[in-house]
Amino acid sequence: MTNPPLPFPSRKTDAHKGDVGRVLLVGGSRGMAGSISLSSMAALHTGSGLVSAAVPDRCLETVASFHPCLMTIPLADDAAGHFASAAVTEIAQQVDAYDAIGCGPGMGTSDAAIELVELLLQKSDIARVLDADALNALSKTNWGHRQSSKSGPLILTPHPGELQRLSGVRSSDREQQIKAAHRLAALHDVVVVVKGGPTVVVDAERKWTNTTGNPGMATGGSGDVLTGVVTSLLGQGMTPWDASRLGVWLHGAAGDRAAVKHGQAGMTARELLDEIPGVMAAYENRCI
Ligand SMILES: NC(=O)C1=CN([C@@H]2O[C@H](COP(=O)(O)OP(=O)(O)OC[C@H]3O[C@@H](n4cnc5c(N)ncnc54)[C@H](OP(=O)(O)O)[C@@H]3O)[C@@H](O)[C@H]2O)[C@@H](O)CC1
Ligand SMILES: Nc1ncnc2c1ncn2[C@@H]1O[C@H](COP(=O)(O)OP(=O)(O)O)[C@@H](O)[C@H]1O
Ligand SMILES: [Mg+2]
Repeated sequence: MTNPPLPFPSRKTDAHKGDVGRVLLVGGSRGMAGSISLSSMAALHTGSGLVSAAVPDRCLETVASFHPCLMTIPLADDAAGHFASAAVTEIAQQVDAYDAIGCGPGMGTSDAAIELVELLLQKSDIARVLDADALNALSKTNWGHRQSSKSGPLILTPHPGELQRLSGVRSSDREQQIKAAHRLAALHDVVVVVKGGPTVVVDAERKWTNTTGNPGMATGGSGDVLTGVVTSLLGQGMTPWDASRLGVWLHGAAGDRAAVKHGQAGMTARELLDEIPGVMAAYENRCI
């Protein structure tokens, strides 16, 4: 396996849980409680000291039952089990308490989801990751064509289908998609993780290509795990550029270990998640 592109964050001898990142994952809906649970568990296993999941009220017990170390925040939901508009006011009062926020997996693209994403876009002093339905919600706004802006620390993690919705460039045209990602990165001063085999991380000028990962990761939920990994690294104080590269490398390396143990066809996002600690332990306190 190749070495990580940079060292993992180290902990001071007297570190307490508040020093290593309070992170919040926002998403989920009835029928998609697993997605935000995978993101939240990934954040726990990547080293965040405190992880909370803000989910539609009716999903709370399901999400909470996945991991005893996870805290859950119930938000207002509608009859279909998606966020209702009151959820936006509820979460607005809480977001400032976190070092990093990941949003989108399983969330749907209701009007409330769009409002929630608009709220997070304005929170330029908090490090944020937008994935899945947060990106699909963004595609329903004119964000990709707005005046250029300084977004603060913000990472987008689209798969090619999501990037097509955001940019209009076909998912089959990898080269033009990466150019579109550079354009979005330059317009709003963000980092874009263009997922795939291999994943490419871009900002306005730079491009980094990942060296880990395998087609066994083409299984529902692997991207949700990445959201939690990158959010966790952001919450531990890394810059968006570094958190994206290290997170993508770690996620692929965990996928590679899962494929060795379970085979590419047999592995799921759950096994990928389970391999994250082993990869990190192998590099703990090692100078690269
Ligand atoms: N356990 C759970 O709760 C899970 C919940 N999940 C949640 O489900 C929600 C929907 O998310 P999603 O990604 O499944 O669907 P969507 O956004 O419609 O994208 C698919 C479209 O994009 C296209 N496409 C082209 N290239 C592609 C590529 N390389 N990789 C992927 N797609 C590619 C693709 O083309 P096609 O396959 O038709 O060729 C198709 O048109 C979201 O909230 C997510 O978080 C999932 O995370 C799974 C586990
Ligand atoms: N063939 C592949 N080679 C390497 N990585 C892959 C491959 N297929 C998928 N992946 C990785 O798996 C993840 C899939 O993300 P995504 O499509 O958002 O999944 P989901 O939404 O189901 O969680 C991405 O990180 C992507 O890079
Ligand atoms: Mg996804």
